[in-house]
Amino acid sequence: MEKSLWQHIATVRQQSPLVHNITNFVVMNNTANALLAVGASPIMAHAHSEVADMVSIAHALVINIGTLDEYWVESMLLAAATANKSNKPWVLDPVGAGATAYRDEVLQKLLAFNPTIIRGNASEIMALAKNNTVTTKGVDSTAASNDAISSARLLVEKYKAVVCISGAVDFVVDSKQTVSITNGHPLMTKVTGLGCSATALIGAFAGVTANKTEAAVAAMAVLSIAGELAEQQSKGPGSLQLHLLDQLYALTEEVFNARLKLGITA
Ligand SMILES: Nc1ncnc2c1ncn2[C@@H]1O[C@H](COP(=O)(O)OP(=O)(O)OP(=O)(O)O)[C@@H](O)[C@H]1O
Ligand SMILES: Cc1ncsc1CCO
Ligand SMILES: [Mg+2]
Repeated sequence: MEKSLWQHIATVRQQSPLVHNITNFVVMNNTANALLAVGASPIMAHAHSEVADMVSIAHALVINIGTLDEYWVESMLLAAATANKSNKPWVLDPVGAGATAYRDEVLQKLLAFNPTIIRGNASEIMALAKNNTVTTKGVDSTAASNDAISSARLLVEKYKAVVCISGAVDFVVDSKQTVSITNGHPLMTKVTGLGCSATALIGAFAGVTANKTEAAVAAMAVLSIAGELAEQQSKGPGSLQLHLLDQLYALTEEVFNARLKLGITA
């Protein structure tokens, strides 16, 4: 796997996949910029009259429930149904899962359309798997990512999806293996929506890569490595956000492979 990750990054830059996002108001701008910086082509669209058409021309769909409301939820269900019917890869970001009954109800409806990949922080993945030992605090995790591995395995089994848990260590779980990526920097949690950017990047990689586990690993690795490099140039969250886009754009194969801290267990 380690050898093919840079190839996926090169493919995204070369093919510039169209990534259709139905995402939240907070992160629309930074996720579009993150997608552009890795070489993908973002489009944000949620009108009921166009979502099905948009899904059919996109290489991948990303659904993020961060600032959900009744109109947008219908858009998400229409888009997910279209992706499911046409075998288009789609990625679910269950922002704030477990925080409110409405979020959980909407997530159950979305899960029925079998997301290809699910990416959340530990609290969100545990809530999605109905692990009631976790307390949730809005959009930030109250648990460590390794606490959510058994929950991720349950979701993999139940929905036949690849599941990614982000945090100090990122984990990508499928039916055969658990891959860990130990890159990134804690300052990344002080910029809103870097998890949402991770999910959007997973969409870009899933749009050009048949192996969806590798797509998720490549996306988490590129974001985390760009994040740790950006931190070295930053005085705080404001400049981190700025430098992160530059690092995503300028990352080279040599630096990527030298920094990558990957672990694979059966
Ligand atoms: N303590 C940490 N050390 C290193 N990297 C981290 C740490 N916490 C988060 N990251 C990195 O930050 C990125 C975003 O993950 P995070 O788990 O913070 O997402 P999130 O909680 O869903 O965020 P948001 O909801 O704001 O989008 C990931 O690439 C992850 O590797
Ligand atoms: C802060 C916030 N609130 C809803 S979505 C979002 C962005 C990070 O998930
Ligand atoms: Mg999140």
